[in-house]
Amino acid sequence: MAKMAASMVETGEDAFRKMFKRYRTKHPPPDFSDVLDFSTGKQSDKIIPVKLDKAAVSDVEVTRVGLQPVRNWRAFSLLEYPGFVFISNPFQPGCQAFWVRQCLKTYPQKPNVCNLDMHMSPSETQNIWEKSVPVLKTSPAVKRQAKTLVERLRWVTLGYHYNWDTKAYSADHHTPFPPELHLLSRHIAAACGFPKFSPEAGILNYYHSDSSLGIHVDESELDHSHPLLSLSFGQSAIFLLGGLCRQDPPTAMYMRSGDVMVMSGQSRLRYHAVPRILVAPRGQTPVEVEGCGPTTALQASSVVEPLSQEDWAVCCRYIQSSRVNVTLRQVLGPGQNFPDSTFPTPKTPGGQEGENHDGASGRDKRKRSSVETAET
Ligand SMILES: O=C(O)CCC(=O)C(=O)O
Ligand SMILES: [Fe+2]
Repeated sequence: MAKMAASMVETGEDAFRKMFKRYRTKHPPPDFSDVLDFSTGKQSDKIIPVKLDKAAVSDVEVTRVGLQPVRNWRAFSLLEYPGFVFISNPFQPGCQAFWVRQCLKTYPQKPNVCNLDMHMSPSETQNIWEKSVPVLKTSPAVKRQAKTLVERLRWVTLGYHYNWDTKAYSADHHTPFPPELHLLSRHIAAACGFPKFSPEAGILNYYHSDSSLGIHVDESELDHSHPLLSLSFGQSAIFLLGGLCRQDPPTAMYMRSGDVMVMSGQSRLRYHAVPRILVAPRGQTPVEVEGCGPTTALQASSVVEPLSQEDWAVCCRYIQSSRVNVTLRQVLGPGQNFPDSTFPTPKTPGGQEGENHDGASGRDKRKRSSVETAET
């Protein structure tokens, strides 16, 4: 009886919040049978195929960034969600490892900004990777008290650095955007019909087994005509995609390693959340199974490089229980500048409102971290 009630689509003010709590509940585990799974091709009358622009990016170009030729991508949308595109892992076998390493080793480095910078000195947050590796290389059987800096990462910002306090980007807090990530996202966007997309800001969210991301809309970018791209690596998650109103009931879907999501057009400002990370039994991570080398030979001009044994071992260890999500955002419209005051003006009523898994403070109201973790 209780199960039946839980699987019914609810409407009304609390529909999203209830669904969030439902998927977050550990005991008893929720019924996952309503969660859409784009990877299996399991039929659902909600899922519709999407036609990509196969000529927008050549095979050579996509291969350089570790993607399969666009004609091989499996892209979908959802009925009544125009502008939403889900691409089921378009990466070449063996190439996700490179992007995982970038997220763990390269992007947390200065001049990028991370959550640790909020309460640690610049010298303490230098060489996060190098300081963590000796500990992460030790046997998992060795019990240790303190988490390494890599394990304490919650977010990293790139390009125009998102300010979690003002909820704004500003002209004076900008560092160069990683060129290889720029290229990867430009190719994905072009295949989805956005040849002019040029990411100017990136937010990396690091999730552990108990982490969640509250209900929110990404509306701090000044121009919403550009798509928002999302790339996921490591453990799977339940992603909830709602409507343009906070109370619209969401659709639940699995987001697995390598999956790419595009929120554009009428879906650019939809509410969304990540209530749960699904940690696979040890040894089952697809990225681990694939290994760290592309199955086809790398071109001389490839931006994807094979990983050293040590980097691969540490990345594997990390993603055995964690997930990294990268969102890519174009902040400004053509010829647009930041307004003099960087303080945002509320746009949609309640538009910035969110909630963490306790239903308490909003995601964008959190000062130090976008991802809420129940762990200590
Ligand atoms: O982790 C995810 O899948 C979503 C991330 C997100 O919504 C965000 O960073 O704004
Ligand atoms: Fe978001």
